[in-house]
Amino acid sequence: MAAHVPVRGRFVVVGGGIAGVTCAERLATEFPSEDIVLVTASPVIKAVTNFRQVSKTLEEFDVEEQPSTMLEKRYPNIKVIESGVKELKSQEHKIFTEDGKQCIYEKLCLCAGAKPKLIFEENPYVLGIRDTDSAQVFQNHLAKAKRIAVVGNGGIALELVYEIEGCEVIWAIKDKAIGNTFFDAGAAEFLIPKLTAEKLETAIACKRTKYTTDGSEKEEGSVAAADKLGSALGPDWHEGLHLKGTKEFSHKVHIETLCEIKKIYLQQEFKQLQKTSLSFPKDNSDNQNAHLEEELWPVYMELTNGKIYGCDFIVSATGVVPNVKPFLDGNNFALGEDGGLKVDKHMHSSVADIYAAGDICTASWEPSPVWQQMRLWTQARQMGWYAAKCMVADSLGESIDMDFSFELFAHVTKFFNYKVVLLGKYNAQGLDLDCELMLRCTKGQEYIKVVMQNGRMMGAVLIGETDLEETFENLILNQMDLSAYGEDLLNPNVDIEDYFD
Ligand SMILES: Cc1cc2nc3c(=O)[nH]c(=O)nc-3n(C[C@H](O)[C@H](O)[C@H](O)COP(=O)(O)OP(=O)(O)OC[C@H]3O[C@@H](n4cnc5c(N)ncnc54)[C@H](O)[C@@H]3O)c2cc1C
Ligand SMILES: NC(=O)C1=CN([C@@H]2O[C@H](COP(=O)(O)OP(=O)(O)OC[C@H]3O[C@@H](n4cnc5c(N)ncnc54)[C@H](O)[C@@H]3O)[C@@H](O)[C@H]2O)C=CC1
Repeated sequence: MAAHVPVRGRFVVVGGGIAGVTCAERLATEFPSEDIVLVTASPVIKAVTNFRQVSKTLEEFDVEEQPSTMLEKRYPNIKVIESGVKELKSQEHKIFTEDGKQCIYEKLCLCAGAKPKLIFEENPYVLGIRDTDSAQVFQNHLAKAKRIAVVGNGGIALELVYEIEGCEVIWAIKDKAIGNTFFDAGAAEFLIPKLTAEKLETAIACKRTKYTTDGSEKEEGSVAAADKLGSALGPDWHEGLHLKGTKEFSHKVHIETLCEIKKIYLQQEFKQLQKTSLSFPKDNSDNQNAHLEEELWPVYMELTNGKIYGCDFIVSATGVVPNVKPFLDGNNFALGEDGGLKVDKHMHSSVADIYAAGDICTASWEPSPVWQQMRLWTQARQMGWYAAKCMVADSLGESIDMDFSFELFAHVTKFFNYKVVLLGKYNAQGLDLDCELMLRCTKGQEYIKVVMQNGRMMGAVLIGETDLEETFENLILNQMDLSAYGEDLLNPNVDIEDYFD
């Protein structure tokens, strides 16, 4: 009988990822005498540890997977219910879990994250990577593989192609250059040598060029995805994994640009249709080096450029879809184009008393001119934190200002073993074509790009140990007119910090 007695919580949070846990922790601190209920589908929660505020908006932290009991120990007023939510009745302020529990809330924050948007759903040879389990499955398959295909050109693909050893990788991308969600073609060129076997890099003199952006396309795939419910992995997720195939070489990556997967054949079908496939090209720059291949593979991908390659399996690193499904039925949520729950500047969804944060939500307020949403763990933490603040303020009838972290997009990460800092409209996203890019590049060492508009700095990409992040962060935030400095802005012989600090 006890199982049918509804649990009551003034504040209920759904999701044990970074957004949900941060939100619950903040609520628990604000209301030490209230029970905060955290309902999560996974047996472990994600805790943010070693938080460091690197500059005004840049932050770094580690992410630890912990049993939910540790969270309850740290915050005795957090009560974790380990079960997936299967239904929400917003009129009744009630959620229902897979294991038959009910929970009544005053204010609810949905932080159920997202899942991989796989290109071909339900094909056993197409894998997505999201949580610890899927990463483990991937590692097990890789350990037996001689060749894999990676599809997609964002964060996961970039990390994978660099980390995988002892296995041929055919990397199929829709774009002209690698890493389209983070870089332009110039940065891609800077990074490419890291993918080749020889890692000899000679520093060359600094070059600076000026050119105008041609604007970048952003296409969206259409397919929905699998039914995984674990939390997303955090940075350095691959460090504990042994990402090695069966062979003894390090990197062997062949990139097929400007193409998508048209069709996938399993071995039997491939043979029946008497199709032919290509061998692994010897030289990336010369596609003519691929020859017809005799060897049979478990799966084949036919690309839109007509080429067919066989491989052991395909990784679909093609973005994510927000986990909104269990919450939609009977509730009038406004959804963003990317399928997320639309939230206003107080992280409030379109349904009364329901907030959302992290990968599940679509930021629908008028953003600062130098901020955009990206589904990143930094934003999941900031949103979870801010959503809790908003829930508290609403509950107490107080007003609240937008959190400072949404003033400027700031992300620090690592690609191909380089430190990468992205600030503001780092790829000139949404800016008019009159914006101007300034570039400084020392091969193998650093790549600096700033995006300027009307003499103001709007964004920057900093690859390598440039030490410029704080100065540029300030310049973007204060929107100072920098026209007078012209190209000195990136002159390596001019200490620009002296100008501005
Ligand atoms: C491989 C990989 C590498 C990444 N690397 C980086 C990186 O280097 N830097 C970076 O900034 N970002 C990175 N990200 C992105 C980042 O991990 C996510 O943006 C972030 O973790 C999202 O947090 P979240 O709390 O919104 O969602 P999630 O972490 O997805 O958590 C969602 C939670 O909700 C629970 N849940 C789901 N459905 C239900 C339900 N119906 N009922 C109850 N609970 C439910 C899940 O069990 C989970 O606990 C990476 C992502 C991946 C997949
Ligand atoms: N270091 C970091 O900051 C990292 C961040 N992440 C985050 O984790 C999440 C998941 O990562 P990704 O899956 O890499 O997503 P992503 O959004 O970064 O990239 C998706 C890529 O897939 C491409 N794509 C979409 N549909 C396609 C299709 N049908 N065919 C071919 N290509 C297609 C897109 O053009 C894009 O290049 C993202 O939110 C990402 O930002 C992941 C890894 C590292």
